[in-house]
Amino acid sequence: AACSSYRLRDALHPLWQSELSVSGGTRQSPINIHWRDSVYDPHLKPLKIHYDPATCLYIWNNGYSFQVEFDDTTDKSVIMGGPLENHYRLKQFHFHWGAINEWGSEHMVDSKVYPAELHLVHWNPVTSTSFEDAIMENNGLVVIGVFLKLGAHHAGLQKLVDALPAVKHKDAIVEFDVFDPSCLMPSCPDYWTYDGSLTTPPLTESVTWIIKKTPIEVDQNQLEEFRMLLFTSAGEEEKRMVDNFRPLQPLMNRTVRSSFR
Ligand SMILES: CNS(=O)(=O)c1c(F)c(F)c(SCCN)c(F)c1F
Ligand SMILES: [Zn+2]
Repeated sequence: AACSSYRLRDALHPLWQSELSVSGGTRQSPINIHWRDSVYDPHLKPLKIHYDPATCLYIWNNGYSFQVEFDDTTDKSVIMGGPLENHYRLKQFHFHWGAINEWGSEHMVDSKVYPAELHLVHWNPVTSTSFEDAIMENNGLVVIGVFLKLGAHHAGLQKLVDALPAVKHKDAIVEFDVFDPSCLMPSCPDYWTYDGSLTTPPLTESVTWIIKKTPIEVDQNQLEEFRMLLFTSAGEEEKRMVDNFRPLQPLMNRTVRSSFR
């Protein structure tokens, strides 16, 4: 109950005050995935991921999360297979997290909340000419969601965590080269997939979601480093960057498919 009331309180967060629900939205994200309502689809292929670490460009604080941007001018870092009809280019990844370990993820599984959620954002270069266009296209984007749970130290994540003090304030940016985000993927291939939206403005209904079933483990210090970031710019009164997740949205007329029995 605390969690749901918290999520309601969270919905009044300035970022979404006016965005509580997109008028007429029929496929909004995030959602609570009811495991036993998901439908196994034997036609779903294994997800194929080919990221080139050399396409990693920089990390920046966009005032809402920290984001790692990639060179998306070629097909060097792409995903394909899974529910996808063609390949999609990696554009950026970012995270959503809570002030404490009891909440932070955007999606839930049978109402279980994780302390954080990783989003790897990809766009369709076959149907769109740019990422900005793809955001407005039906199924222009694919976002892979990976849950983070409290546990062992994540060595791959630490390189990212060590760079966070350099992007403490909104609009800070730091070069970040040679990082392979596939080190943030769980080894288990199982996922759910459903049609949804961005969870930040413009909240467009252009996302094919692929939510990995198995979380990755990170340790307390690594989560605390996320919570040391600021929503605010240098010189402004400091507001810690925490609870940057959107409240749950209604499933409406959607089915969540699973790649596993
Ligand atoms: C999937 N997570 S998200 O929060 O909805 C999200 C962002 F946070 C983003 F920053 C971008 S980049 C373009 C818009 N600002 C995005 F495409 C996106 F989908
Ligand atoms: Zn996100």
